[in-house]
Amino acid sequence: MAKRIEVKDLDIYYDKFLAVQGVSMTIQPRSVTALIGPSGCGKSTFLRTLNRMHELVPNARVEGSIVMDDDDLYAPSVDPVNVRRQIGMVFQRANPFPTMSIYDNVAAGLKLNNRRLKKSEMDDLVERSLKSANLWEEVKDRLQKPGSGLSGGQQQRLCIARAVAVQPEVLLMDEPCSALDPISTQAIEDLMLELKANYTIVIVTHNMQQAARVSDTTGFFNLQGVGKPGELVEIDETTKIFSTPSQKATEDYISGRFG
Ligand SMILES: Nc1ncnc2c1ncn2[C@@H]1O[C@H](COP(=O)(O)OP(=O)(O)OP(=O)(O)O)[C@@H](O)[C@H]1O
Repeated sequence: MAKRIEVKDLDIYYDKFLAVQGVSMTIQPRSVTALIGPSGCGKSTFLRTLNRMHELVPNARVEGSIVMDDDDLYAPSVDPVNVRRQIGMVFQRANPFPTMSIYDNVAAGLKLNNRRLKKSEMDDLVERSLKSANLWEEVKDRLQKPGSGLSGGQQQRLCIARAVAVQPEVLLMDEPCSALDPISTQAIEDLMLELKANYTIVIVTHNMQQAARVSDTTGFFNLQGVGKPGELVEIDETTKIFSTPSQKATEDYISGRFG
């Protein structure tokens, strides 16, 4: 578990539109990497290339390479479905399967991956996943109730439990707290700090305080200009980015002068 990702010279297209250009970065295991930057600069697009979800958009493609430990994620022999199993994703809006029970929501990922488990094994795994998402105590007496009956923050933790259940190596989170109140946000942030002991975590966030609180490394994306592609301006230790960034554009952004 917890793998290192090496991105090299990545260009990301939607059909003929070059959305993001020339990204190179190393994402360290057992750490949280935050991606920040103004709207439309390609943070979410970049995030989705890390588990090959970008290709689900018709005619979307990448050039360049993404290697996880020694595996080239874009090698012709690689099945994108398998990449998505190893690199889980949590979205902005919690999206539990609405008619499914809490239990089945967590078990769903495993069933989709065709893992056949005995009932007792499945029970154990559901419990472990809910525990690692800090949700077990709140739901253990109502596992058969619908997931949609939980609060927004609980639903987001349910989605994290579902992502964790398939034992991925990496967790991608696209603004996981943007629809949550401050208390639920804090629960998710605490959870990220716990999960990074076992996972590589990459989070897109608009909230710079959040990036400063939860991440070890921060990457700042920006547009190269109006109508131009997005780019990675710099990536460094979070404390450095928020105190003495090396690029003026980063300093302007974090000090609120634009974006
Ligand atoms: N499905 C799509 N088809 C075509 N273009 C897209 C698609 N999704 C995003 N784009 C374009 O790619 C660029 C980057 O968008 P993206 O959503 O990745 O930016 P972002 O930095 O995550 O923005 P935000 O912070 O507002 O979520 C934008 O110009 C956007 O319009």
